[in-house]
Amino acid sequence: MSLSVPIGIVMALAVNVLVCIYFAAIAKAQPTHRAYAWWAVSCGLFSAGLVATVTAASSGGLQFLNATGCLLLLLSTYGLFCGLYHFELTRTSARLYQKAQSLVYLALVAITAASLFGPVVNVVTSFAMASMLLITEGCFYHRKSPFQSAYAALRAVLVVHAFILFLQGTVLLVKMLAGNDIDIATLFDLTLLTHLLLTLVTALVLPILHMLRKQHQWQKLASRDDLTTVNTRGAFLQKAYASVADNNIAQHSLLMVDIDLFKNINDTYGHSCGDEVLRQVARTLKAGIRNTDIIGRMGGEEFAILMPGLPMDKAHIIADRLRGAVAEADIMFNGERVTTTVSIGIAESTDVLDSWDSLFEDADKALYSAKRRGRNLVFLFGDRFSSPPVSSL
Ligand SMILES: Nc1nc2c(ncn2[C@@H]2O[C@H](COP(=O)(O)OP(=O)(O)OP(=O)(O)O)[C@@H](O)[C@H]2O)c(=O)[nH]1
Repeated sequence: MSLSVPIGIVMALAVNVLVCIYFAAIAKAQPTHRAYAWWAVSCGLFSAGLVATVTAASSGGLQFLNATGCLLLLLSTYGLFCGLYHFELTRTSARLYQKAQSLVYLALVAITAASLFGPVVNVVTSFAMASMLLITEGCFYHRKSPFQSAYAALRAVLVVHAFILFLQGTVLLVKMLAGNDIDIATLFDLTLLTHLLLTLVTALVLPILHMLRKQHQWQKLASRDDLTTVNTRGAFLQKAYASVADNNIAQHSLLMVDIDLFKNINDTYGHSCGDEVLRQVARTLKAGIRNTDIIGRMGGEEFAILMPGLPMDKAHIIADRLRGAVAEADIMFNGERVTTTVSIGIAESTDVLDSWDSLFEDADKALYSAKRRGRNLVFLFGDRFSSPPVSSL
């Protein structure tokens, strides 16, 4: 079923004016976020461009008005791009910014020149708008993002609208070259409809995406220890609880890692050196474990590492490797080489019903034994003596 052109136009105009006001209100409330101002401008330009081109067409080809409308429509897609560029601000969008700028200059010249030759201006405008939308779509290319589906929806709408615009340009070109009387009312309806969809999706999805992204960034900041960049105690416990409660993971090993005589490092070399030692030890620990292991700074100079699916004898081998790596690491501070060691206690949980507290306490007891027996040692919970790991992985 085809919409009649006037209804489509009235709907497109009404929606764009409303969305323009909506984005302008958000832009006023969030002046630092320039994307909303650009989108408000884009909707405003589209409305003005639509009025101009439709008025020119219905009054029998006012060329100047039609060309002005075409320029406004093109600028509205550039406004959409600029908004999304400010919204994303990635390396990819920065690269695309140059392309979008070149395209807009080129298209402005081409549309102005084409306006001297009658209907060809509409062909040039359709192609230029479609190209701008395809450049815009590139801004949303993310290989890894927690909001993958929202980005995919936006990209799909942009591509569909670009495709319809290309089709419209091609049909207009054929109509012009062949000189025949193809009825493009349905295609025009389709263009308006896909633009309407784009406007609505932009208005609905982008502010929500913006809010979710902010929330995600705050959560990330709150869950990461400033100094060492590993999980904070709270984030570690949250992830560890979830892993221990997972019925699919048969066992867990928990390593409690504590830097030996750390107070001496602070006292001898100063607090900044102590901080550097903490950073370096965290880096060494992180480098020596798998991605599926969970590491956190529990406070001061103590770290915890949860190894899902790993029995204690295997965890022992890794722990001993970590201990050796820390002891051998060169930590340079103000041109001086600082050395440090860690003591490690390990406990194992094989039953989902084992309480997390007892796993934690057991690993802590093993760590205490390692400290008491001379430091730079790995102790398993339940062992009275530290022993080297028995097998290799
Ligand atoms: N530089 C620095 N020092 C910290 C930080 N957090 C805690 N400390 C210091 O870490 C030291 C811990 O000292 P202790 O608890 O006595 O332990 P230790 O000297 O490592 O001795 P053992 O654990 O028995 O080997 C204290 O002096 C704290 O001030 C930090 O973020 N940066």
